[in-house]
Parts: sequence; structure tokens; C-alpha cells
Amino acid sequence: MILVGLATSSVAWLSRSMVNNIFVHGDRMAVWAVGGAIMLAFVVKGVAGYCQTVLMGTIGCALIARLQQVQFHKLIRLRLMDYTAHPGGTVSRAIHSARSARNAIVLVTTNLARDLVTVIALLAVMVAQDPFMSMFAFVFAPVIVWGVSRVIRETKRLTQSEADMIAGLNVLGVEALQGVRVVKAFNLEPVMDQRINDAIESMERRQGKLIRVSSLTSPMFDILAGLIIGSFIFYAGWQTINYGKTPGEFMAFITAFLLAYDPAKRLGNLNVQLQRELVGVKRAFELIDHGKLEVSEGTDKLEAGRGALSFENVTFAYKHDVPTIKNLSFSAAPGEKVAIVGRSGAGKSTIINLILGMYRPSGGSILIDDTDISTVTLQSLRDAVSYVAQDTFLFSGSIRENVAFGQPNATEEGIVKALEAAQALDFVRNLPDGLDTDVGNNGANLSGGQRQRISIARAFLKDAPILLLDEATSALDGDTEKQLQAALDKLSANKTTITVAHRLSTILNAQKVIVVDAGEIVAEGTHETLQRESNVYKSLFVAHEIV
Ligand SMILES: Nc1ncnc2c1ncn2[C@@H]1O[C@H](COP(=O)(O)OP(=O)(O)OP(=O)(O)O)[C@@H](O)[C@H]1O
Repeated sequence: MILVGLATSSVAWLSRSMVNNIFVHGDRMAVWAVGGAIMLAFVVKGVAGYCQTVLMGTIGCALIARLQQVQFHKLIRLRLMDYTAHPGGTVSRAIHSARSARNAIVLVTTNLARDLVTVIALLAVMVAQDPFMSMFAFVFAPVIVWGVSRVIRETKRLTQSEADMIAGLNVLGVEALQGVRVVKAFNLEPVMDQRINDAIESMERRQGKLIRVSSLTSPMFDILAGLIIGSFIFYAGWQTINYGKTPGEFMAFITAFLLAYDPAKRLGNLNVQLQRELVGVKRAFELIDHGKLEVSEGTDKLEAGRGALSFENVTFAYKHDVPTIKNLSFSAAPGEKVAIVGRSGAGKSTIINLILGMYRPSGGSILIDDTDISTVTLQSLRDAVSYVAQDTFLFSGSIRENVAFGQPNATEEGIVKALEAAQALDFVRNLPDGLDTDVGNNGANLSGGQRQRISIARAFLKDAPILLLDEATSALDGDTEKQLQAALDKLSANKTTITVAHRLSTILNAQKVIVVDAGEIVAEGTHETLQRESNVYKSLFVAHEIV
């Protein structure tokens, strides 16, 4: 930037020699010297300008990339309770805020540095030419500062809400496309149109207002500059006519003022633009600086043995005053199968989440092989536990990747064995690309039952001593159900298994059934004893919670 500035100003400086030495004095040497120097100045300007653009561009891209990486690194490690309900919005924020940081850096380095230096130099020229008239110009400065700061304040507010609207729109768009089956099945296209159109229109109105407000600095500068220049002319004319001052004295001053005017105006605008970008940067750093990471309470490594699990008077509340789990105690011996049943909202999934260390109990303790899980690292805890969720999640990628995720040492043989045990090998072999078949976005290329068996294969490969199963409430067709059940039976053999159960077959397989109601254990036993003794248990069949 300095080279570009020097090269540009040297052309202006050389023009003096050109006029005086070549045109006035007819100096032959000066023709070559000045002509060559001007050529050199343009070459320097071109090369330096190119280097500056490439360097700033590269720095800008690196800045975006690093900031996005830092944000996603943090996002994926936040505490579960800190995730927003709208991941689409969070992702769009992370991507946009990184771009804002790049824009802010480019504005500061390229524009601020260049224009500020120019304005300061020209102000010095003005003061040297006529201190009195300079003071005259400075009188107007507070008016500009006040006006620009008002514009900045309003621009910041509008940019903030514009960013919220963009994130909101992103959520609506992602939601509509993710739920496209429901949208079509319920003829929801007009409703989606309406929701998205409303969001787009209010964003359009907000952006219109933003343009009207943020462009105000330009007319403010123009009007004030007109007032100042007009006043100069009154003053200069009066001085020249009455006191015989030379016009040249004023000319130099006004030239300096006019030259300073454009960069000063750009600086005013730059501040407004910069503040807009800083709104985005602030969002990125809110996450980076204030997002609370999920940290292990304990530092020991859990040495899971045979996988005994027990809850001792565990209490937990999502919100401070309303406990979801109350004083809950139960135990599962190594290899034992425990089924947890209860009405919807009773707290069954919460129990699973507590074992996984997603949330911490506010009272009591959870023990694995006699070690309190609050004393161990989350990583070692999760290494000891396999989890097969109700809502099977597959990552985009191949079947092989989905089975072996997080197991870098997995062998081909191990993956095939896991698929076989999960009753998935036959269908995988029949797919055109076998193990390398792309499962699509969240497994869209596979059926529900196939997806579940892939996720069971994942748990097989992990081979942890404790198995957590969250059974789907929805009934599967007979064949799929049988295959799935066979896969799960095999998976749970010799493992301590805690199942949130909705199927009678699972309950009959379990050695112990726990009935949870409103976060408490209200009955415990086998299917036969519970059928005789527990009204809550009996009501679960009536409500089709158990099928
Ligand atoms: N993240 C959360 N924040 C606040 N409250 C929650 C959260 N997750 C669950 N809850 C509440 O905790 C209670 C227990 O929920 P949980 O998901 O454990 O029930 P559940 O027995 O598994 O129900 P279902 O069989 O319908 O899945 C419910 O009242 C629910 O509204």
C-alpha cells in the first residue's frame, strides 16, 4: 500500500518537472529521465498493487477458514443444554460472521490506512496555509462526528436484526427442505411459501431501511462541505477585495480541502461499513469466548470392567426448580438386561442421557463398575458405553464409514462381522456399491429398518460393555421387526443392557423391568409381577406405550 501510494504521488510530483524542465526549458535529458521515471512509477504501482491485492485476498481467505474452523470446533463441543433449537441458524451465523471478519480486516487495512494518512497529510497542508480558515473548517467537525455516530448506532441496530432475520430465514429454508415429505404429504407448499415469503419480505424491508440509514453519511458530508466551501468564498472574497490578499494563498488552501474531502467522506462511510461488519465479528466471538464447552468433571480414565451399572438416589432437573428425575435408584448387574418403561415424558430418555454424561445429576451418583462417573473423563465414559438411538442418525458418506466412524483401527473383517451380526450384511452386499454405497443425507438412500441395522452394526464394532437402547415407539413391519430384534438380541448378549422399551418382546427378554413415572421408580419386577401389582404398568398397554 505504501509503494502504491508513493508511486501514485510520485507521478504528481514528476508532473512538475515535466512542465518546468521539458515544456518550459526544453531540457533533452529531462525527456528521458522524466519519461523513464513515470514508466517505472506505473510498473511499481502495478506490481505492488497486484501483490497487495493477492496478499490481502489470501489473508482474508485464511482468516475466514480459521475462524470457521474455530467456531465449528467450539460448536460441536458445547454443552448439550446450550444448543439452540435451530442448528441451521447457528451454522449460517458461523459462516457469515467469518466473512464479516474478513471484510472488517480488509476495510481497516486497505481503506482506513490509506485514507487516514491522506486526510492527516492534507489537514497539515491546510493548517500550514491558513490556520484561521482551518479552524473554521474544524468548527464543523463535531457536527459531522455527531451525525456519523448517530448513523452508526442505528446501522448497528439494524444490522443486528438483519443478521437475526438471515439466520431465521436459513432455519425456515432448511426446515422446509428437510421436512419436504411432510410438506408434500400434507399439501403444505402454500403454507411454506407464506412463511418463507413473509420472512423474505420483512428482511427486504429491513435491508431497505438499512440502506436508507447507512447511506446518510454521504449527503451529510456533501451538504456540510458545500456550507464550508461557500463560507470560504465569502471570507476569501471579502479579504481579497478589502485587504488585498492574493488569490493564490486561498487557492492552495481550497485545493487541500477539496483533496481531503473525498478521503474524509470515505472514512465516514468506512466507519459505518466497519460497524456493520463488526456486528458479525461480535457474533463469532460471542460463541468463541462465551460458549461453554462440555467439560469432564473428573480427570480419571474409566477402567470399565464387566459393566455393572447403578443409580444411587439420582436427582436431575433441566430447569432449576422442576426436577425431572427424583431420587432414582436402581442397579444392573454385569450382563443383565434392564427394561425401562413409562408414559411419554416420564423421564426415560433423560436416564439414558444421564448415563451418557450429557447432563450431570444435581444429586446422587451414577456408578459404573463401582466408579462414580462424575470422577472420570467424558471420553472414557463414552468409550465404555454403546448407544443405539431411537432416531437413527447416519452421516453422509459410505456404509463402511458409517459403521467405522470413530474407530480408526477398524479392519475390513471387523466391519463385515459387525454388519453380519447386525443382520445387515445381506442387504449391503446386494447394493450396487456394497460397503461403499453412499447412504445419502442422513441415510436417505436406505430404508428405516436398514438405517437402524447400520447403527446397530456401529455399536457392534464399538463393543463396549454397557449398551443403551432407545427403542422406537413406531411399529415396524413383521420381517423388519424380526431382523431388528435378532440383531439387538445378538448385540446385547453378554452386555449390560438398558433399554427404553416399547415392545413386549423386549420386556419379556429383560431380567428386570423398571416402571418410571414422573421421574420416579414406581414399580420394579418382571412382566408377570408388574401386571399383577402395578396400575401404571397396566395403563401403558392401554395407552399403547407398550405394543
Ligand atoms: N432438553 C430439555 N429441556 C427441558 N426439558 C426437557 C428436555 N428434554 C426433556 N425434557 C422434559 O423432561 C421430561 C422427561 O423427558 P424424557 O425425554 O426423558 O421423557 P421420555 O420418558 O423419554 O418420553 P418419551 O417416551 O415421550 O420419549 C419431559 O417432561 C420433557 O418435557
